[in-house]
Amino acid sequence: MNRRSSNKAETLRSLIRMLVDASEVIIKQWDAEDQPYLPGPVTGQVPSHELFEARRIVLGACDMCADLVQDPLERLCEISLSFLPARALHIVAEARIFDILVEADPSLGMDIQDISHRTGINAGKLLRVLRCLCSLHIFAEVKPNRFANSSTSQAVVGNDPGGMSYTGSWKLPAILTHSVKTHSYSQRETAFQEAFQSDLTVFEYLQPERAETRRLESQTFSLAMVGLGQLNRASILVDYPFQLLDGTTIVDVGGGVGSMSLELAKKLPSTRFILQDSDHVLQQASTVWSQELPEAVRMGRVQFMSHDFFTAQPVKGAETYLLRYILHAWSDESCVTILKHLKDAMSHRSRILIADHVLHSTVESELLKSAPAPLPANYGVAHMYINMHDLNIMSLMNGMERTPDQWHALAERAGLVIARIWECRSSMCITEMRLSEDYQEGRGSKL
Ligand SMILES: C[S@@+](CC[C@H](N)C(=O)[O-])C[C@H]1O[C@@H](n2cnc3c(N)ncnc32)[C@H](O)[C@@H]1O
Repeated sequence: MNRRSSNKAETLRSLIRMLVDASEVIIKQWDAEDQPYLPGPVTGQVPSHELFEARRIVLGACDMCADLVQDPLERLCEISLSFLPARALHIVAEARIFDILVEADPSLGMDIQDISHRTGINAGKLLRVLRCLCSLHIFAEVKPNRFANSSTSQAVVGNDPGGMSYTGSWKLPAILTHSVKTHSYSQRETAFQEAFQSDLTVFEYLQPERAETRRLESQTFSLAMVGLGQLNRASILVDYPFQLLDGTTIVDVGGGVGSMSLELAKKLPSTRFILQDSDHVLQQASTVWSQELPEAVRMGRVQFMSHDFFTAQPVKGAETYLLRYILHAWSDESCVTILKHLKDAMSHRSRILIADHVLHSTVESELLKSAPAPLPANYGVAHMYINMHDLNIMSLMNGMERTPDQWHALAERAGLVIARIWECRSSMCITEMRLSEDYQEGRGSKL
């Protein structure tokens, strides 16, 4: 269904009305919270349902207005060069300019010569990089040639840079037009291998024993998981009723350093966690847990278990098998294998919780909330982060973010059913799967 009227004026008016209404919801919320006009750094707070909805309407409507009023060729040219702001962001992150600017008085900023001196980047060229980002409100040029952090750049002060996604993606066009590789869903035939001139999958590449120089990247990847987790964790934790799982066992399959389980362990004091991954990841996990939640390690509430999820699941009948950021990395075939091993281990009390993005196209879906018209069903650009993840995971691992229909198809092939897709107030969803025979007979214990 085309949600956009052929009458451009009518569409623009209706978007502006929508913007005014949604903005009032946001302003009311700011007033109630006594918030300053500029949003602060990432707080880990979950927005109210009204605020979350209003935000995505504003984002989607602003961009749709831009599409309506901008010259189409200019818009396409801008999008075709939009890798350059990403590159600029990468450059300033590597040079740690966010951290350098913390030392500046926010109203006076730091002179470009000083920033150049600190980073070794030519002042004239760095000036242009920073100005590109100022136009996107990342940094502020407070006086000519003097820069300060903006509320956006402030949010990443003290963070480490990462770079694999960008490097991998530049070979995606070559892979998609290759007569054979375009049809492959193997993790060994991706843009990543092409760009890194390697036969290794991303996970193999990250194993520290492969090469000393990769140890840093392995740690950066774990940090990225923690960072991504921080971005979404608050909403995942409150938008699924995890409190009802206290006193049970949660198996974190491919749990990495266990950043999601760590948060859950703080919230659910009587729950036992079994963190499964490869040995080298579990070593990092053990260090992280000993620092972050030593009492859980001391009391044996967390167990670190070496396990390959393509083999039989050793923990039988656990209440919950959690997979966060796992299935999106794998082809349908591989996902069915992983899910079947879990299915074989499940009892009628068990559930699989898949914390991943769920892709919503611009067309309506029965299982996901649709945006009010004339916005596209997925709120347009407000959904862009998930589309970006989808292409990123294609570049790196031949993986994919899945639509509700695709999740259903996977569940069915593995002998499971989707009990519910829990939409969280972030870019994440929790897809809950149960044994299909239990569900049909009404035996599956429901939350
Ligand atoms: C994207 S990370 C997600 C980590 C964690 N679930 C999280 O959300 O923080 C994927 C994890 O899967 C693990 N992994 C990859 N292949 C695996 C396998 N065959 N068996 C078990 N873990 C695996 C990786 O080591 C990595 O820690």
